[in-house]
Amino acid sequence: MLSVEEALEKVLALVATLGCETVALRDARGRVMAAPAQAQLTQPPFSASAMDGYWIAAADHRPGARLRVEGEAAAGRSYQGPLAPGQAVRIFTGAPVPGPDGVVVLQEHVIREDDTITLAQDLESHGNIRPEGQDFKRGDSFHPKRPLSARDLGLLASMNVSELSVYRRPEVAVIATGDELVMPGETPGPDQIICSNSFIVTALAESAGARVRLLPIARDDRESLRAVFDLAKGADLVVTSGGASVGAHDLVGEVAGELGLERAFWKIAMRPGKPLMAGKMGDAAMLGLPGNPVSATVCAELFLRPMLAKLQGLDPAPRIEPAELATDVAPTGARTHYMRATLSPGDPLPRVTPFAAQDSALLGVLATADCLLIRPKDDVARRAGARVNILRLD
Ligand SMILES: Nc1nc2c(c(=O)[nH]1)N[C@H]1C(S)=C(S)[C@@H](COP(=O)(O)OP(=O)(O)OC[C@H]3O[C@@H](n4cnc5c(N)ncnc54)[C@H](O)[C@@H]3O)O[C@H]1N2
Ligand code: MOO
Repeated sequence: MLSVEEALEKVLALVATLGCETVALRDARGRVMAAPAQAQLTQPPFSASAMDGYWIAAADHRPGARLRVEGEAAAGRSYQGPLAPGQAVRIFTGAPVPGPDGVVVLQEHVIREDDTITLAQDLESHGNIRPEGQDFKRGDSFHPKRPLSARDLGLLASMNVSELSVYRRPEVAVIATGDELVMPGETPGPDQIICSNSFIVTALAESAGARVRLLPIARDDRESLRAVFDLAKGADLVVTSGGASVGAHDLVGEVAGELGLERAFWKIAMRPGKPLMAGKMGDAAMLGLPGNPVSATVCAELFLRPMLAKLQGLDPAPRIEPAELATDVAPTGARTHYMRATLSPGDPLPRVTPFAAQDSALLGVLATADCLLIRPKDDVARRAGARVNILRLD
């Protein structure tokens, strides 16, 4: 059976980075920039006061000095007049300073009487001035290789960048399959359960930047599967869940094949997630997740997330981190085991404790887990304290 690493290589080969589009800054959160942005101005564009107080020439900055207040500078309104030695300007935070070689003395550090100020005996060494260009200069370039954060948008706004070239958002069609499934809010029949996988996959894909087409549940028959696959047309990626195994009602692979699926693989050496299927259906990539909710989730974390990253021009490598085992663990079998686990603080590494219950239907355990503990296939028993790898869950 294919290893997880080989399978990841194959699913990534099914997708190519999407084209670009221009979006307004207001709509750019979470998008990935396709080209660097250049600062349209220098920031601050002028040397500005960092405090409310009095601007004075550096030569007048002496304990007990007495100066005459000539005028005022506020944010958006600079002081225009000439200034002679011994003269001060009332200044507020953000205002352009009236000249070079000056300092701003905090208003708390002067005594003011009419138009005269007297400086305190203990003077700060700090000039309280933000020099022109301290933050960035016109023409400086900014190109974070990550989904844009609130802070990135703040920087781009202050660079006066109002539109950005970003990668197109991947369009993902999500299909749950199974006669036993009904949607949340419906009343299940005696043999039915509620569909959870579509909500896991949709949320995960949207959080990874995709636009999701949540399609109706396909029943375990050819006509229904064909009809729902038809609704997926035009998507960049079609993600099914269920019907991937070897049972008489597991028809996803068969029907997808009839509809032109060129299968890249089916079944991998992974626990949970063995029956994972992937391939190409026309221009779209297809990822057939197993039906067990934990299997679907683990496969989505390990394969769907990297595919969405590559589609948006991001590094697709899963963020695997080291940790230390908090308990002894048993040997593994022929599949890499992604155990649901919790993390606790540790020094230098966080400590990881797998749950005793690892059945791939347990959504309660999955929701409480912080991470997946990655146990290599055919691994020996490990003692508490051993160094292991983990993949954090959101
Ligand atoms: N004889 C064998 N049986 C099974 C094997 C095998 O190798 N030989 N593999 C097992 C493994 S491992 C997995 S994983 C499952 C996966 O099977 P399918 O992908 O065909 O999934 P289903 O049979 O359709 O469903 C499995 C399970 O999950 C529930 N399910 C399905 N869809 C949803 C959904 N959208 N939301 C919530 N729950 C869902 C479904 O009701 C079943 O209980 O096969 C094993 N069998
Ligand atoms: O591989 Mo299945 O995904 O064990 O539950």
